[in-house]
Formats: sequence, structure tokens, C-alpha cells
Amino acid sequence: MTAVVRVEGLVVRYGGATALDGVDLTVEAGEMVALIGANGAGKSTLVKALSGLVGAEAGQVDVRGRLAQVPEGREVFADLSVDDNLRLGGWRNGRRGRDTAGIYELMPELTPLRRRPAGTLSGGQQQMVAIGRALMARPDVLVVDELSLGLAPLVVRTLVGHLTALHRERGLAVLLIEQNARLALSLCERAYVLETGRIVLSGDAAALARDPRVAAAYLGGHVAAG
Ligand SMILES: Nc1ncnc2c1ncn2[C@@H]1O[C@H](COP(=O)(O)OP(=O)(O)OP(=O)(O)O)[C@@H](O)[C@H]1O
Repeated sequence: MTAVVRVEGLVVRYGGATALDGVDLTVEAGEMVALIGANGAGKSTLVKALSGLVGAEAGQVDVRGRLAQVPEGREVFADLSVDDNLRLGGWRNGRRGRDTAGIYELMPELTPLRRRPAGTLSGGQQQMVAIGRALMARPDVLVVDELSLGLAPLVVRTLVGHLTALHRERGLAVLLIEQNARLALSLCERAYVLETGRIVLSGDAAALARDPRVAAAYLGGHVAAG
């Protein structure tokens, strides 16, 4: 298999504080991988390192192909229409973004909203815009930072449906960064558990969901069924 993301021995420090302390992580082409961890574990720092927003003190970050991000908090442009938000995602080297039709095909819920300012949409709709905007860059790997944060379960289910369709039907690799460990482990094939800057557990997501250490720390003490 070909790794689209390969992180080796990554160390990131903010001044004297070590945020990542020797992290190894890979995402193979077409794979769906979860990164779970509590607040402050270093998840956002890893996302920043993947896009080059923070530098590595040691180790390597190797991204093959195109990486696009669905940022935590969605970060849509509130005053711009849904369609303009999408187009911005396809903007490359000063050239206008490509046609947005494929995005509406994938997420038909956005079609009637295309002229609405994105700031007037619900959280779930904004998350769809953020996913669509990232897809406009035609990525090989999509990094989704906190898909479910602050959203109702039914809305999350719709978003998950779109993501899994992309993964299964188009072979898109996904790195899902989630505080909702139950969701992440049920969706992904493999997972990493990050604690205070270190990967403490990794492997098959279903096996991790049955691991008592994961259950105690991330699943409210309940080992996942199945
Ligand atoms: N700009 C910064 N300057 C100093 N310390 C920082 C900075 N950003 C993050 N940190 C620290 O680095 C560590 C990792 O933070 P990070 O935001 O990557 O964690 P996280 O797992 O993404 O948390 P959250 O889920 O709250 O976003 C934390 O101890 C945090 O306080």
C-alpha cells in the first residue's frame, strides 16, 4: 500500500512546552483512520503540522498527493454565499475554482441553500459546506477536525453518510480527528490514541473499541459491543 500521510518521530514544541513528542502515524491511500484524544492531547497541533502551519523540531511529515482540511469550527465565510464558499476551496494559484455541481450532487441538501450566506446556515449545514469546500481541492486525503462537535446525533449521521460514501465510492483517504471516540472507532478501519503528545495505542479500530484501557478513558467505561 502507498502511504498518503506518513509522520515519523514528530516533535513539536511551543516555546518550552512539548505538544507532540515523537509521533508516528500513517494513512494509506483509500484508508479511513481515526485519531482520538482528550482536550490538549495534541490533535490540533498534528493537524497544523500536516499542513505546514507549525514546524517540526524533530522528525518528518510526508504528505503524498493533495491534502485538504475540514477545520475545527468549520470556518465558513459567513457573509459569502454557499456557492462562493465552495468556489474558494477550488481556488488555485489565483485561478477560479471549478464547477461546484459535483458537490451538490454529493450533498443535495446544499442545493436549495446555494445562494444563502453561509453564516445563516445551521451548524450541520455549515459542516457540509466545509466538507464541500475541502473537496473542491480534489484531495487524495481529507483531514476532518472534529466532525461531530456541537452537532445533534441525527445531523452527525447525515454527515457520516456523506463521508463514508466518499470513502467507499471514491476511495478518498480520511483522517478523522475526534473527541467522540465511539463515533470515530465505529467509522474507521484503524485508529491512534494520542495522550499528552504521544501515541499510546494504535491498531485495528474495532479491537481498540474493545480494549478496556480505551473503554475506561474514552468510552465512559463501556467496552463497545461487537
Ligand atoms: N500556540 C500555542 N502556544 C503554546 N502552547 C500551545 C499552543 N497551542 C497548543 N498549545 C499546547 O499544546 C498542547 C497540545 O494542544 P492541541 O491544541 O494540539 O491539543 P488538542 O488535542 O487539539 O486539544 P483540543 O481538543 O482542545 O483542541 C496543549 O498542552 C496546549 O496547551
